[in-house]
Amino acid sequence: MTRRLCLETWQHAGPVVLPSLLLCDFGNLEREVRRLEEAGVKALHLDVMDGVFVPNLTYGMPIVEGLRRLTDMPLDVHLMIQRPEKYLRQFHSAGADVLTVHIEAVEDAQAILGQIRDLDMGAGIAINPSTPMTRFEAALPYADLALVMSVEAGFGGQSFHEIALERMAHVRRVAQKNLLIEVDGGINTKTIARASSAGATLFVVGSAIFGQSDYGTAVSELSALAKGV
Ligand SMILES: O=C(CO)[C@H](O)[C@H](O)COP(=O)(O)O
Repeated sequence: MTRRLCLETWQHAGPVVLPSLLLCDFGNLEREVRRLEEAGVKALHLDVMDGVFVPNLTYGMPIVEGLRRLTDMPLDVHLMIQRPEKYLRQFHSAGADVLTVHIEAVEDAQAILGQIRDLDMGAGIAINPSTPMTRFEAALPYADLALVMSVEAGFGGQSFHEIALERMAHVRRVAQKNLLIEVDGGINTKTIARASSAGATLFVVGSAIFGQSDYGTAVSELSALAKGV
């Protein structure tokens, strides 16, 4: 999907629930993708961790590439790695539609976001709850998506940090109108409505989907709460 098409779809789609595959069954990846499609999911969130930027290690391009062959859904790739600028082209070739880098991991955010856009991917910038907002805010004009982390990046199953709510509301006030706001960490039936009211339209969800036996019910409930239904 082209960058423009992917971003325009999300800008007009209303709330989008993106399952974080961090907590899926990697022994049955194709089955997991089919279950998510049947559950009405429209995009996937992929957590790439290097064991250096975060104290956890997951997967890289081969899994992104494998997922690209399994589905046409947009792949929203969240790089929790040092020196992400070294790998942008490879993630593009693997099939990423949106690539998000952490403000804590980059020196020149404007340049990297520009390189991601030049590769025809949506460009995202992420921030951890403990990081001051100054550099993140300065990078927003060059981004398509602001990923406000509501847990410190690294592990699924953590509790939602309330600071994300005021941060998203602030981003909504100061940033360009078409900037997408995504929230990630501790999103579940208790937190998603407040995250939506604060300005998020993209909701990354791990345990509140993969911890449930019926993905369809989990996704419908979360989507309804995000819509304020
Ligand atoms: O990026 C992440 C952690 O770094 C995960 O996407 C996130 O934590 C999702 O899991 P959960 O919904 O269980 O919090």
